Amino acid sequence: MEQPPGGRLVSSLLLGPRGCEVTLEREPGLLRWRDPQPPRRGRSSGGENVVPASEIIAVEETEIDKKQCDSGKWQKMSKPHAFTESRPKQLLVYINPYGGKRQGKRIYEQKVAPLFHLASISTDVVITEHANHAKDNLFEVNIYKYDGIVCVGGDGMFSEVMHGLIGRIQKDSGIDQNNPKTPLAQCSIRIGIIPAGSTDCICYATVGIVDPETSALHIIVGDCQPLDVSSIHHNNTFLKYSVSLLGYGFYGDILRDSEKKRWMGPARYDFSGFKTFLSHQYYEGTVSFQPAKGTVGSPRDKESCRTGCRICRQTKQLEEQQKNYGLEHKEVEDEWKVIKGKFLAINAVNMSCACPRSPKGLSPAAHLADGSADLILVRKCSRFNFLRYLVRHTNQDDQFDFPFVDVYRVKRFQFMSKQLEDNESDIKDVGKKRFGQFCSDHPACCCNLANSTWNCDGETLDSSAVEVKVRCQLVKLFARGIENYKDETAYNSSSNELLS
Ligand SMILES: Nc1ncnc2c1ncn2[C@@H]1O[C@H](COP(=O)(O)OP(=O)(O)OP(=O)(O)O)[C@@H](O)[C@H]1O
Ligand SMILES: CCCCCCCCCCCCC/C=C/[C@@H](O)[C@H](CO)NC(C)=O
Ligand SMILES: [Ca+2]
Repeated sequence: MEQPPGGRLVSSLLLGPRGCEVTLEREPGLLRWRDPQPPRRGRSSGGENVVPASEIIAVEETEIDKKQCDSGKWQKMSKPHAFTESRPKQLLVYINPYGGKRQGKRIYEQKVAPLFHLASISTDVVITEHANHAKDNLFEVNIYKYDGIVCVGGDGMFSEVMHGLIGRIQKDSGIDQNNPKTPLAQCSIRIGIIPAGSTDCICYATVGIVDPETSALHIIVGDCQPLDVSSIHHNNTFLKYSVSLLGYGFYGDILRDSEKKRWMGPARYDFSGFKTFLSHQYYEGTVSFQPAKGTVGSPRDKESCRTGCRICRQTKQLEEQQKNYGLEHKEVEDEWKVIKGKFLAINAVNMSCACPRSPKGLSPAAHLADGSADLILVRKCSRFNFLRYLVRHTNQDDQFDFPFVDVYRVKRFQFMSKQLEDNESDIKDVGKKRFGQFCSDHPACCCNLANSTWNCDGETLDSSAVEVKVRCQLVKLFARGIENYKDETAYNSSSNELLS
């Protein structure tokens, strides 16, 4: 390449039989070329292609290059993957062969491994043999020799890997996860998700598409997206972590029913969803929460969390300022709001929970990394109204614009079912203890109000009474959040079109 003044390298690029001029600008590091024969229709970029150098996967020398290299004009790159410092070189990969449509192994071998090879990334691959294999393994291996952990599977598989990684880091840092007030050590080793599950909500909500190659490219270029994690406790005992949906009532019941139908694959959620909708079961209990004061946004905002999100950045800055002034424990004294009621669903989401079934998600304005969760309370209403609410998960209408739906942005919350409250406060009432809690609307009808189950990122929780605390940016993903369309057209490339 020749180097004219102004930090621009100019050369010729062969695209099949045709040649064109290609330039590499040092600042801001852009590779540009014009199609020798631009398509007549399509995007109005005038045939110009622009790719940030940070998104080039690999450079390979051709025979023509070799001659120039020998003549001393070219310097061979010693590390062909070394475009930016943040790119991973060594990854630990866990594949769930039974997730989703049981395609995890094929997806990895055919779509992902060739890209990792092209980018000179070396991998250690573990095909899991049972549930919790990946989680347990993360407590045994030397995780510190890897630049990232990749999971091939669905939300449940991601959850397993995340539990392994967070648990291992806390263990190595001597931190007890049981106390919800204890600060946790952040995980600097990034997690990559290759989607091969049934819902793949975490991948969709952090990348904007469920596509294994796009996710592989985000890993290769070393993208980094911090993610809030909720820790869930009961009586000062740690239960689980959650990053997407922590749902009681409707989503808990769907999960409980669908777990028995795993053989149906992803269709189990539709079947159990329909059955749960018809059952129209509501649950009584008390929700208490501390509203998120330090965050800049609100769940009713029209703006969604996107790549480089301003709200996530500002909230993190605010948190760091508070730490510097020694105010990080102030929230312990913040007021609690208490709501008693009959609920069809109690959903706490750390992110929008957008997925192919619900492209806006359960809370369209929730943020990936703002240190807060959106707590959605759907009170007892008619079946017809609940259906209207569910349908709004799939269209552009505001799903919070119903008198029976309330949404709050929170940092901490607690839930206790009425059954448990009564058992705790009324242990002398022998009749209740012996026969269980009856429906309070119809004391004589014997419709037993059993507890629901919590759906924690697609896994069930053992306790219905929970205490939840959001941990701001506890983990990091190989992702960049959902990109705005206008940013994509500026480069005339989506992640899918990264160059090789
Ligand atoms: N080899 C295995 N055999 C059985 N279960 C496994 C194995 N490996 C992982 N698992 C478990 O399978 C569960 C579900 O996997 P996964 O999330 O990949 O698929 P899914 O449930 O179909 O998708 P989604 O979570 O997106 O709805 C995980 O919780 C994981 O613990
Ligand atoms: C009559 C139309 C009704 C359509 C209702 C569509 C609503 C779909 C919303 C799905 C949200 C999923 C949130 C994510 C949950 C995951 O954590 C979990 C594990 O993968 N998946 C499920 C289904 O529980
Ligand atoms: Ca959040």
